Amino acid sequence: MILSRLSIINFKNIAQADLSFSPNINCFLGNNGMGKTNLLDAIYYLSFCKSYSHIADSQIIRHDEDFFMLQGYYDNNGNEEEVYCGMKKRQKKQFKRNKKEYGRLSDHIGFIPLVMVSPSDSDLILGGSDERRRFLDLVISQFDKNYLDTLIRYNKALAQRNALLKQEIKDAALYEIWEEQMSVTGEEIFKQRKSFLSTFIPVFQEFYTYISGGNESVGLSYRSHHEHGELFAQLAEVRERDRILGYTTRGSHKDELEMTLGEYPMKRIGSQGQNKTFLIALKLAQFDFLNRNGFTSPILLLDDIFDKLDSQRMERIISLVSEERFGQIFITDTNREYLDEIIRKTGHDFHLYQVIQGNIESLKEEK
Ligand SMILES: Nc1ncnc2c1ncn2[C@@H]1O[C@H](COP(=O)(O)OP(=O)(O)OP(=O)(O)O)[C@@H](O)[C@H]1O
Repeated sequence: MILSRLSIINFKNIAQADLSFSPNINCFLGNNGMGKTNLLDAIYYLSFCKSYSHIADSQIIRHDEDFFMLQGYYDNNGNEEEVYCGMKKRQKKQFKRNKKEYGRLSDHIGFIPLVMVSPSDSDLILGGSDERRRFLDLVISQFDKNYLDTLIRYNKALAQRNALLKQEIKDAALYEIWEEQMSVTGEEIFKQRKSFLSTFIPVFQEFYTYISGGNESVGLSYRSHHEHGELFAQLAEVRERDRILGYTTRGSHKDELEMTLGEYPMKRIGSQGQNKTFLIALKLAQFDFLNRNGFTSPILLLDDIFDKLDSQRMERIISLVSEERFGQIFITDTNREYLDEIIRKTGHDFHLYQVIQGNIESLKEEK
């Protein structure tokens, strides 16, 4: 999938922009706080119907304005696709594909596959287990629509069970209705996460080894209560304790993805550069997975990824992502000379833009 053109009005600090892009590498350069990440976020928004920064839609509208609008034109193997999103203050947003409004936004997710690597992703390694589950869910739901539905059903049943626990209800039959649903949907989620990780982990390790120059060994392992038998029986067993705690302590919502460097937890011993390499390898493996399972190559957004990386790792990443299989790429950076130099070495076409106070100006295309 190639984003050929993008129009933006009042999206964060970008008042207005009409841009056309290279099908290969697009670089956005500018000082801190100029709007480079905001531009990538606009591209992200058209894929996921929400901002990467997890902020409310109302905060996206440019200060002192009443609406925002995004319009992207994509080349989908020769067919043009138009994706539109508009929202007025205090009104519901409109999301359309080829001028037809979506009934459910979840129907759009996966249509424009996209992978973003951003500094805020460090939470994936350093944050709580919910961050890692969110990552798994995002990747799997991009290629499997049923997964998202199963997850929604699981979360509804979990919310119902938690409501019973909070009200200190004792009637076992009432719990069993939701526990049965959690068990069935949870088992499905477990199988999907496990199957996804069995193909994902070796690819992730291969990318890490390549970027780090082969000197470090990293691991990922999946832990779930589902490994210990049927969730239905486990939930009955812990019901009394959960009632005292007021929440559900067993199930897919407690799954963990353990990350290691050598024999130790990554989050405790990884240096900033190693954490960044780990993150980039995870995201490139995500890209590879979507590429193998989807119909069209995902768009890759690399936001400020070179900070804290030595020049060897930086060059290996650029040479990796400029391979044919990585399709269209959007990169932001603050240092023009350095990035320019490395990209030029790859011999691929690239397009440069300068971002100043929310204004995006195209510099000349280069080869
Ligand atoms: N709704 C909004 N209206 C106007 N400006 C906004 C809005 N939301 C964010 N901004 C502004 O956007 C700017 C941040 O832009 P962005 O994060 O894209 O910077 P950047 O170029 O990626 O910088 P860095 O190199 O530091 O990462 C800030 O100045 C912030 O005040």
